[in-house]
Amino acid sequence: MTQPDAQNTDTQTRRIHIFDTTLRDGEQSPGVALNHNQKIEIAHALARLNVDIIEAGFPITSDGDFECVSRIAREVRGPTICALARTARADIERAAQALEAADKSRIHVFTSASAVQIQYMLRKTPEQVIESSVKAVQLARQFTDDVEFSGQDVMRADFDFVIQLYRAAIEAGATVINIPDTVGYGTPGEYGALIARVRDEIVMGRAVEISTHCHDDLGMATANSLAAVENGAAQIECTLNGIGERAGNTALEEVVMAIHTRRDHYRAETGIRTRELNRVSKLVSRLTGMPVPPNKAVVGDNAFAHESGIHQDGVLKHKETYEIMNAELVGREAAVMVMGKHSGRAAFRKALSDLGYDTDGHSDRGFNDEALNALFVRFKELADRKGQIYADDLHALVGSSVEASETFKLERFQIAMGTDMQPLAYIRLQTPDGVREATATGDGSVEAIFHAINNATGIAPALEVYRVQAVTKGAEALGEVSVNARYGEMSVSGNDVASDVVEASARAWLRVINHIVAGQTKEKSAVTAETP
Ligand SMILES: CC(=O)SCCNC(=O)CCNC(=O)[C@H](O)C(C)(C)COP(=O)(O)OP(=O)(O)OC[C@H]1O[C@@H](n2cnc3c(N)ncnc32)[C@H](O)[C@@H]1OP(=O)(O)O
Ligand SMILES: CC(C)C(=O)C(=O)O
Repeated sequence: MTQPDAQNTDTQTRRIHIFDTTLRDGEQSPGVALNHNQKIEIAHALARLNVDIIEAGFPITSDGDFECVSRIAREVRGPTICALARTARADIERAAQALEAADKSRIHVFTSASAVQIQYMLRKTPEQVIESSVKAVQLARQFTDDVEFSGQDVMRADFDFVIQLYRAAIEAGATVINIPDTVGYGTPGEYGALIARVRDEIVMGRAVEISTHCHDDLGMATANSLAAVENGAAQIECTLNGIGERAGNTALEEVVMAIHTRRDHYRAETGIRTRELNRVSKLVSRLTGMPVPPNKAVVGDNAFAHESGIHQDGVLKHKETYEIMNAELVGREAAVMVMGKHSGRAAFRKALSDLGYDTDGHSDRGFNDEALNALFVRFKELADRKGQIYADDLHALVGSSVEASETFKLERFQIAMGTDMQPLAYIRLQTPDGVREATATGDGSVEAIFHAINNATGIAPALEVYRVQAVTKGAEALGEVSVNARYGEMSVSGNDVASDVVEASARAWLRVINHIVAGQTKEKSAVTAETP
């Protein structure tokens, strides 16, 4: 049998059951409606993830839901298959019918525990709620030995009534008692204390499992579920990516990795094959159309990414400086370095080296410290304007840095243009003999800047080919400009990249001019050398 990836071998640990309700409460996310094939695909993925229970649906809802639960019960092996039912006879009978083909089945009967729901929604008295719950659990037990009972909205209920209700459910035959904080109202302290009270006053060592079911309305679902574990809960109800009604349910990946990462604290384990987490998360996100926020714990794109120089330097030296769990353990790529304006030299050097560049200056075309520093300055300028820097950006940056000596260096430029004026360009260049400035007009902004450069350098090549293309993706993409020009007998080309095409054009044109100057210097020295 395949072992869970994050299994704990400590004999003192308790086994926490993972009850996945992605297909039932998760599908109650506004805007989400999964078809049968999608549900079956998710159910198989949940079985591979090794969840203990799959809540496959609420069969009374529709013939479609009934058929889907039946199919999952027929096809999916491994986890217990569970179906939801109100306390109504028809719901329970329909759930039982849908589960007929399952290897292991559970009926989950629910009622309401809070006064506000009992009075206004069910329009019953508390006594009637207890009575219908007892009958419902007894009926469900006629179909299966595994019956779960829930009283919605316990955290806004009278706790004495909660105890009374659950005691009656256990006496009627409930084997799992689920304590739902349906509207995400409880705090970890309060919820943990209620679970402890249920454990001490009514479970009292009986073979009845306490379960937690939390919603994230105040962002406390994971904390509340874990508080329940600390106080005796042995089952956590949760969904992949935390999807579900309103703000969602407890996120499966969060509780599983919290229990594993802090096993010193919880002294517990789950059976989840954690290496499947990322894959299943992506599947659920794709099929439900609910994107995972980049900063989402465990499965978000940024969960194992480092952007700031100090963190990157730390992680490169020793991963644990900024990582509390292994990315590989949840099926992710190890420590991703995101290159941007907060990155430092250590990460920049590593990124170039990962792309195959010699950053130790061993080869002819390698970067020594000085060259690397110069490139790093350009990288920072680019990152300031562009934000994130991708591999293609780095290639382009390196490509544009491989250059002959620069006689003219761009210091700054400005363009004034509008619908009713001819573009006017101003350029300021650095040269070994000092600064040169010039202005010029042109038919377009690029032509104006070329003319200004010509005026400043005193060299005016004839443009033959001008090409521009996006190197990377997005509105901030780098543009690569290539120019071919003729100067007397010389045919010269130049190219450059920048997130602004006018700047890339100016830099490419300056390369052309620097090549021309370098060529003239070579010719002159050749003439001088030949002169006796
Ligand atoms: C916290 C949760 O997530 S609970 C699960 C919520 N999920 C869903 O509701 C999704 C599926 N639901 C549905 O398809 C429909 O609501 C159905 C098929 C269940 C019921 O549809 P309808 O018969 O049209 O009733 P409707 O949805 O308008 O109202 C719900 C009824 O269930 C009753 N009810 C609610 N909870 C329970 C309960 N636990 N036990 C018994 N009856 C209940 C309500 O009092 C109301 O009864 P009423 O019509 O006599 O006033
Ligand atoms: C059916 C119950 C457990 C539920 O979904 C809730 O209370 O949120």
